[in-house]
Amino acid sequence: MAAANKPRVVLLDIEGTVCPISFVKDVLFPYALSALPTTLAAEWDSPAFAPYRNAFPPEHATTPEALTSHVRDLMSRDVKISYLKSLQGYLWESGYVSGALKAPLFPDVAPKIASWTAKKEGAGDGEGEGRVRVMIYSSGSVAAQKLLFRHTNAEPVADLTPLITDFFDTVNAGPKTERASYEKIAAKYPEVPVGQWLFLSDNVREVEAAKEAGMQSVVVERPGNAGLSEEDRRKHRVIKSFDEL
Ligand SMILES: CSCCC(=O)C(=O)COP(=O)(O)O
Ligand SMILES: [Mg+2]
Repeated sequence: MAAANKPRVVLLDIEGTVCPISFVKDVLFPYALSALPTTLAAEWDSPAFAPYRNAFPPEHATTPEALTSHVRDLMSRDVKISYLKSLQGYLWESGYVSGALKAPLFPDVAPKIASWTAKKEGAGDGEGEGRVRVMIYSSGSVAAQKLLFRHTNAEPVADLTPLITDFFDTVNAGPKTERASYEKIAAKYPEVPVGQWLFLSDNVREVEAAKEAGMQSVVVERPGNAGLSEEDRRKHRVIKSFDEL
């Protein structure tokens, strides 16, 4: 890759890119559903829970039963709506803190984040020289993203958050399939030309939106992801591991 196009920021999707979709569907979602009844019983009227409850449409937040039924419906359809994502992050916190939840990153992920963010040999002493900044953009809430990267299976250090410069979600950036969201993210760092951002995702529509905004973007094909068409493979670079970058 020509030096002018060398990425200075790598923007990472989470589900299907850094960890398996099955961790989200088969571990995180059931944990949230199992934690919901006790949380609602204990915290329905508490000030700490109010922002999560009040973010739901009023007709679904009349009683704990109504909210539970709406949450179950949204999660069964994997609806990525911000008020559900915020609540999920709140419900997952106890699981991560107790050790019941630990994010199973694909084996190439933590070493590559470490190497991207390390100062490169021969680089000058200027701040950030030779380093590639790593940022996250996921439909999961920023709070949920931070929990996930703080509690990973990486060794010897499980907390990767000190290596991550910024976190974006559908609240602070917008929907992941819209070009404007990537433009908004890039605009927060005007010192980095948009062409020097590299977005990695399992979702072809997200990759296309990032490319429309001027970012470089690559499809990540992990075990358990949705299949890619021949056209997807023709239009986009597809990698199976960050080691290919
Ligand atoms: C970081 S929270 C867990 C993942 C999640 O809820 C989600 O919706 C992930 O979607 P992504 O945009 O990372 O594919
Ligand atoms: Mg994804």
